[in-house]
Amino acid sequence: MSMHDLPVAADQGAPTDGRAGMRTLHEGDDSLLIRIKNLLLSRDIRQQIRLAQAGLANLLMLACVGMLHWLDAAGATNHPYVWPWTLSAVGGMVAVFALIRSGRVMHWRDPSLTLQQMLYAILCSALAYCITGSARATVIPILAVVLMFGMFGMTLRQVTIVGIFTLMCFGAAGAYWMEHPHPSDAPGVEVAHLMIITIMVAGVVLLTGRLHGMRERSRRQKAALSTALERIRELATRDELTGCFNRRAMLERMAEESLRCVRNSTSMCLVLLDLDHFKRINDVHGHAAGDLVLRGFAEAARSQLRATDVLGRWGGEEFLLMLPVCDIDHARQCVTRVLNRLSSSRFEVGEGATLMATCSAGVTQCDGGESIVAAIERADKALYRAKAEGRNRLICG
Ligand SMILES: Nc1nc2c(ncn2[C@@H]2O[C@H](COP(=O)(O)OP(=O)(O)OP(=O)(O)O)[C@@H](O)[C@H]2O)c(=O)[nH]1
Repeated sequence: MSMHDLPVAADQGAPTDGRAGMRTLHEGDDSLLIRIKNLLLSRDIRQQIRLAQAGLANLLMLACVGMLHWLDAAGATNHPYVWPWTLSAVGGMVAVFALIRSGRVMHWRDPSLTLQQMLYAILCSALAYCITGSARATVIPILAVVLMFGMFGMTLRQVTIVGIFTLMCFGAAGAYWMEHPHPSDAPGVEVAHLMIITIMVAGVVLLTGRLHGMRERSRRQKAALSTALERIRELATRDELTGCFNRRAMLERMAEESLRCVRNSTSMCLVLLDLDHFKRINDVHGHAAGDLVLRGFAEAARSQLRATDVLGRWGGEEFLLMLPVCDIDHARQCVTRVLNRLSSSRFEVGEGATLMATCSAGVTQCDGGESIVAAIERADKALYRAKAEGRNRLICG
């Protein structure tokens, strides 16, 4: 039995043979390919992206090497320099690849070494320009591709550095050709080459600036969109006046908690709270004072609750409180605290006047698997009794 035929324990989502929860690997070629890929590009997804980018640059360099050797075979180059150039160009790019793969530059600001790769490729292009004689114009489109490489990954500052470096390298190469013109050069051809290169560099720097502007705009739009989404989510789940959950959000949370109760064999308590004689507050002090009391009630209640307790505005001046993992005795203690806190609060309703408010509560325990609707009905009946028995009290039902 080969190593690939060894049975291994089935992991998450892995296909099993259905007999004993085991599967047999027959991954011969695939696993070899994957191992080679992992060896070259590592298992880290970000490293893979960096190395794929460096690999692409290496392929571009190989294409340049092929072109240079083609020209060399055609007798269009300064022959003695072709192989030293080939070895240093390919060697340099492979060394950069190996450095990234080794992980030694992982802590650098740019572990992809994009700037370094670009500067090296530009230097190699300028040297290739020096040794390709009358065919040197073929290097210019290659330089354009090299410059475009950096437009997406580099900052505007880095692209400017690359642009200046390009002008310096090709300026020196151009000066060399002006000093030692090739016999077949048309008059003024070197100046034309330098003008094209300068226009290219300026174009790349300008386009990078625009790209960065667009990226910045889209980043701002994304941030604005997520703020708007957050606001929409807030509006969809919260009552604007009190900041409590709205009825729909409460129903969702109770359904979730009910499932948790079934799974964990626990129970929760539901409490209906209704402000006493609230209509009178509105009638005597005005609607704004009523709103103030509603907000004050929500604050008072929240101050007495645990972070896991959920308070929702059930409608009008009625609130629903869900106390997860709680029995009726603890619920009674909690609601008593809320009632006491509210009755001891004073609400400033303008012109130095203050008013106080009380509320009544119906408390019930809801065990796992029990209907939420039935539990709320029980709490409602208990609340009705609390009102009937004189208000500012709680009744358990
Ligand atoms: N200010 C204000 N009032 C509201 C709001 N929603 C409902 N109300 C008022 O709340 C009052 C509720 O009155 P009732 O249902 O008669 O109850 P109550 O006066 O509290 O009497 P009991 O519940 O029996 O103690 C009504 O006058 C509603 O207009 C609101 O958002 N703001």
